[in-house]
Amino acid sequence: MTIAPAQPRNFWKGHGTQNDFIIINDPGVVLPLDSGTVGALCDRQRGIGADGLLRVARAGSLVDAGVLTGLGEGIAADDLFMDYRNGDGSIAEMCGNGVRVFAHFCRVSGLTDADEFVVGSRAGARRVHLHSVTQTDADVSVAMGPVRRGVTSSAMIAGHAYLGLAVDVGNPHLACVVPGLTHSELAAVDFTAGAAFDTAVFPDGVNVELVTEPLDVGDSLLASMRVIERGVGETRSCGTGLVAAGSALLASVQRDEGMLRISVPGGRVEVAITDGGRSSTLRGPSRLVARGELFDGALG
Ligand SMILES: N[C@@H](CCC[C@H](N)C(=O)O)C(=O)O
Repeated sequence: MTIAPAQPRNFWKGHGTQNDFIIINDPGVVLPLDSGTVGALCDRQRGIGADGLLRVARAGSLVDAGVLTGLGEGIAADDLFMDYRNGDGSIAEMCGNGVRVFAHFCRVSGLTDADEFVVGSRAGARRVHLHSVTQTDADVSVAMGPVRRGVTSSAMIAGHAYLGLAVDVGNPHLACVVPGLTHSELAAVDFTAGAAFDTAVFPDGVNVELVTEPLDVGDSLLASMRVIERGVGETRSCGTGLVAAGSALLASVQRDEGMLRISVPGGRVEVAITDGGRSSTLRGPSRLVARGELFDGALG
């Protein structure tokens, strides 16, 4: 790949609970984000290395460039839009950890001076609120929208079938709350071969979460989760997956709404599912760790 001088060269790197992203501000929407380029940039041997890539541009500019076919509900042309790509170069509708890192980047790089604003995504408008922010660290809440429960389905992981609930958070999930699974048993499950799932239920692929049973501590439910992401493999956290897991955890105790604190290998977040699942909030950290420059011909 050649980065021509007219194209953006600067990138930032950040993560949300160790789900890590390359961030590229591309206001003119000139960077060729074909899957080969994104895959090379996210590759941990050949490239910078990341679970995904966040292109930053105004929604209207992405429409003008033909990257988006329309603005999407609740999104204005001037809104900042998270053009999200998985590490394999595929496009996903939404990324819950990514949107916190995206908001943090927009705030510290001066693209906005607001602590509350709308971020556009392919799943729709997502309002973000930065509770605290420094150059490197932020504490961010995201209104994640409705959480839609679907059918029961199963996934095979390391030769074992796990039963779960299909949950749509703008992107597809199969959240498997596993009766009796301890935190250390969850940590020991071999995720290296990925998950096999029912393609009739998930024709566009799915993110699969394994979750321990909830522990009710009064004000919230506690649990642990691991995830195999569509388009990436195992990641150390998945924000949309945490909201999907929250819904499945509540379903496992016959509830439609509530507060949850869920641990993942990369940290812990808070999830609130409200109004019977018609709205949800994800709160967690963002950390920006580096910025750098792409060299001509360095990738590929
Ligand atoms: N890591 C993300 C989810 C990214 C998209 C996902 N892999 C998909 O293809 O749906 C998150 O934090 O939500």
